[in-house]
Amino acid sequence: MASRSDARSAASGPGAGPSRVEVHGVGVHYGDVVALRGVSLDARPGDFVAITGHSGAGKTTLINAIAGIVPLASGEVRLGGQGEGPDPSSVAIIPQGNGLASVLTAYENVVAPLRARGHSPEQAGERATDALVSVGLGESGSHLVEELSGGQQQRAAVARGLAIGGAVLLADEPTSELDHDNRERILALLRAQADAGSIVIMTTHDPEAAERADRVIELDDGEVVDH
Ligand SMILES: Nc1ncnc2c1ncn2[C@@H]1O[C@H](COP(=O)(O)OP(=O)(O)OP(=O)(O)O)[C@@H](O)[C@H]1O
Repeated sequence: MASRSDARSAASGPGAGPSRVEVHGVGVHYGDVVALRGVSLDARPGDFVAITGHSGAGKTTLINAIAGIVPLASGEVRLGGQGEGPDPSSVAIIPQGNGLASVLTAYENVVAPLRARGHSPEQAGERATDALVSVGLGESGSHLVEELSGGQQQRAAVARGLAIGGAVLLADEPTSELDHDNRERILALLRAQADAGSIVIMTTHDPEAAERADRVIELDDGEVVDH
């Protein structure tokens, strides 16, 4: 079995991924609303980090700042010391509200980003099937997303993020719709992804889910709470 240090040095996805996520003094504003102020965090391969905080504290904004999909008012996000901002192909995001195309099947939703990242149809199909089976949707992959329950849709979104196998996996409330057993299943998969060498950053309202991470960063009104 690979040791944690082996996992930390392993490439975890197609292409070279970042070896580190560094967030330095990040501020994000939406007009007059200051969503993040001076937020910093540092994560390395093998890290499973939970971001907690009350509704509106800035959790989703931090995920989106790391993903490079909201402009920064101050500070910087560096992936692997590139200094040029995130390499989109190395970052997978499981967005709040799942982000799936409802008129495609679960399988098609999982395959699409794999094809976009250069996997062959066969590779993409295998990875998608494996990921759907891992989240307990082996039988439901051929169903349209709109035919799935909220919890099944959430698990399909997790499968899509896991299948990418990127160096960084950003998961925004990935267990919010799940029953106990499915929550445990998904948390174990996220843990395994980190142990395989990815950096996994998850937001959650659920203290029990946060406990499963290596490190918890609590936000309050856009700032990291010091404990
Ligand atoms: N597009 C936007 N335009 C204006 N304000 C926004 C926008 N998105 C978020 N905000 C505000 O930014 C702050 C942080 O929001 P964010 O969604 O990051 O919080 P959160 O901690 O993820 O909340 P929740 O747990 O409810 O998802 C809140 O005050 C929110 O109202």
